[in-house]
Amino acid sequence: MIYTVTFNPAIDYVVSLDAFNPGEVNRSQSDYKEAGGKGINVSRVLDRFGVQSTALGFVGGFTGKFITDYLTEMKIKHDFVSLKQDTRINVKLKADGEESEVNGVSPTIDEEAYKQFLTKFDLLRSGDIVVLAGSLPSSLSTSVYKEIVAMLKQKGAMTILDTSGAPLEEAIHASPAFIKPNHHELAELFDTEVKDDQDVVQLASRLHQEQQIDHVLVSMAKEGAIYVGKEGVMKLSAPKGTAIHSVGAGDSAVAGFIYSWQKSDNAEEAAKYAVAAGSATAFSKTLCTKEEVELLLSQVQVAHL
Ligand SMILES: Nc1ncnc2c1ncn2[C@@H]1O[C@H](COP(=O)(O)OP(=O)(O)O)[C@@H](O)[C@H]1O
Ligand SMILES: O=P(O)(O)OC[C@H]1O[C@](O)(COP(=O)(O)O)[C@@H](O)[C@@H]1O
Repeated sequence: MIYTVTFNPAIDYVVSLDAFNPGEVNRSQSDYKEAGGKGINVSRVLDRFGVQSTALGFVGGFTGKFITDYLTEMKIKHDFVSLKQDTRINVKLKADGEESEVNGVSPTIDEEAYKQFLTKFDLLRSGDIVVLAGSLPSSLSTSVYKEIVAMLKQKGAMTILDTSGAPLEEAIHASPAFIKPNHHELAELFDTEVKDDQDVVQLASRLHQEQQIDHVLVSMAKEGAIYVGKEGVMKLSAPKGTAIHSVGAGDSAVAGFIYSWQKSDNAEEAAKYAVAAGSATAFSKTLCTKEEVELLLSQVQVAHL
């Protein structure tokens, strides 16, 4: 079974206009709303690949209901803890040829709600995959991911972590099986600059060796990704294309890795699929489909470093 965990889901409100003029009334040319947040997006992409998962986490208010209704309609299983406050709304603004984001304020998760959430793992079985993804609301300790990774590993689960900042910095010490920082998050993690592929390889190798993280996939947007892990070190080029909407590209890469890993048990195949899935999402209006990913797969070149 695959579980995805989103502590901080969101309605992604995607607004497009030719030009954004600050201080003036701007009217969108088109807009739409999607159920977002990193774990939820992983569940949505897995669903598009024909793989079932259960989305866990916290939702609240009318915005939370939008998310559960959305998933129910797509027949994606979910089992969220209900909060009193509203789930946030994240604005994704596409204007002047650029994408900007304003991510909203998170609802509070109190101790009671957190305890309730932990009971969702009572049925977890050895070999299950758990994806922990996205930011943590400020009401929670930044050590939450570290504690959950340690607890899940004891139960024999494969832990996949996609987060940034202090929660990532702490959780790497619990050795999750897979992490997918982008190159900015990697640089932030080591409080340094990442200037070239060599820097990425050096830092990712430290995560693999010193923290015993089996698979480190560093995504680099249109530059593709670098994999450092059990199956060596490789650079994967991204397919060429026009980026339309890159929100969710990272989440698609995570879903792509899991999907292919489950089938092949081969990290090179999985990393290739991850890159193709990320690019397929970047090249489309919303999250990728399996057909879109498979059309791009042969364009992902792998160079062993
Ligand atoms: N402009 C782009 N062109 C081609 N592929 C892209 C582009 N942006 C993202 N991708 C694909 O999506 C993956 C994840 O994107 P990235 O932006 O690095 O992640 P995140 O959204 O987590 O920051 C990349 O490894 C790449 O395969
Ligand atoms: O939890 P965070 O870090 O605020 O990120 C949430 C946002 O990230 C997304 O999951 C997209 O993530 P990626 O573009 O990294 O794949 C959005 O759906 C959501 O609005």
